[in-house]
Amino acid sequence: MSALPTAGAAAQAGAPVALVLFGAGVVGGAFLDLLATPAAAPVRLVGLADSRRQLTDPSLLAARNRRDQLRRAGTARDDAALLGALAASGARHRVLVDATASPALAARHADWMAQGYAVVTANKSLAGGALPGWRTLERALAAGAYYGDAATVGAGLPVLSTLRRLRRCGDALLTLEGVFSGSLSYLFNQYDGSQPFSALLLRARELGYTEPDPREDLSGGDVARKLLILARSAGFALGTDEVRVESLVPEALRGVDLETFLARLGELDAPLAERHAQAAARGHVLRFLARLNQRGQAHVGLVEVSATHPAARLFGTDNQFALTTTRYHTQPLVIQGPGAGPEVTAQALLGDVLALLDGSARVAG
Ligand SMILES: NC(=O)C1=CN([C@@H]2O[C@H](COP(=O)(O)OP(=O)(O)OC[C@H]3O[C@@H](n4cnc5c(N)ncnc54)[C@H](OP(=O)(O)O)[C@@H]3O)[C@@H](O)[C@H]2O)C=CC1
Ligand SMILES: N[C@@H](CC=O)C(=O)O
Repeated sequence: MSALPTAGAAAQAGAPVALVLFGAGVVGGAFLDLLATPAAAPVRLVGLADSRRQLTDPSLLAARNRRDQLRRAGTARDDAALLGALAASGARHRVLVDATASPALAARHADWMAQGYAVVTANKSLAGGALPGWRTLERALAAGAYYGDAATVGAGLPVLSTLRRLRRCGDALLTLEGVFSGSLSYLFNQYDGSQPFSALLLRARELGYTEPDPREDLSGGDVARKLLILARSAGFALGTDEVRVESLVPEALRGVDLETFLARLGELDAPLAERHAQAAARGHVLRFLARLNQRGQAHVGLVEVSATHPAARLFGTDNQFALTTTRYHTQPLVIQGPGAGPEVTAQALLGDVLALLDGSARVAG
């Protein structure tokens, strides 16, 4: 494996953006690949961490095989050293990018912003978790902090940005409905009973569409987090207990460790084959929908829809967000497109990092 520096390494010394990346998995790995492209020339990586190791040595971080370097030469995790590398960078914008699913790390976002760092995240645990966490985020934003969250909903589809733009114009969300999970979309767009559901799930996992633990997808938990992020961003201050969630994970597989769950995946097959057959007998298909009504009631679960329903006409990992607002009330405003996958998610992160250069973002310090 090569430890040669990336082509732009020298030019990056004076880069206006310094960045620490948490998470070197599916999304973090794709983000590292993007950092080696010309689009990321203004960005300098000064720290990289997974759950156990970290790198701050510039020569190792400049290598093409940074993930291997992390595995081989990484030192023990020490957040202070990572923040120290950012502080010492001298860069105008100092950014922490969270490409993990760790609630503990997300709980630190507000603290980082209070210290003047920008935060860019694919991790939904703060904005889509317990309401007090959302409140800390609101306070940080009110104080002028920068929080790049495009990757948290629709893997970067312009959903949150559209919602915020509408609100700024005085529009208000009335109802929201759609398919908010790329992995569940992929699964139910493909599933026709001819092959086991568990085989499709393994494929979705290989393709990088699922959460680190796919039960987060199957349980509706990941969709509920996205629904909460959207609802809260629209002004509905919902608690996690206010979303009714229907889980697809059999009771017996909920408490077991990930390895055991994966070994027993076949237990998903019979119940889903039965649901599929019942729907098909009525000429319907199954879709995992999220819904928020005008009274702020939120529901996430598997629904039978007719073949003419908009959600029945999705492909691949398509997400679909239908927003009915005070001004889009005759027909909803619909945003649709791929809603999972390493490349699009990494691009959403990079887009939020580069947006710091647009001028309106707060400068670190
Ligand atoms: N896949 C997709 O399409 C999308 C994913 N996302 C979000 O992206 C995030 C990452 O997903 P994905 O890349 O698939 O997950 P992976 O499991 O592939 O990677 C997670 C990474 O996070 C690291 N990690 C875990 N805890 C910590 C910690 N405390 N400090 C530093 N690093 C840590 C892991 O390290 P280790 O290996 O040591 O455990 C691993 O490198 C999730 O929040 C997911 O919801 C968002 C939109 C789309
Ligand atoms: N696991 C998620 C990935 C994006 O958030 C999904 O399937 O949508």
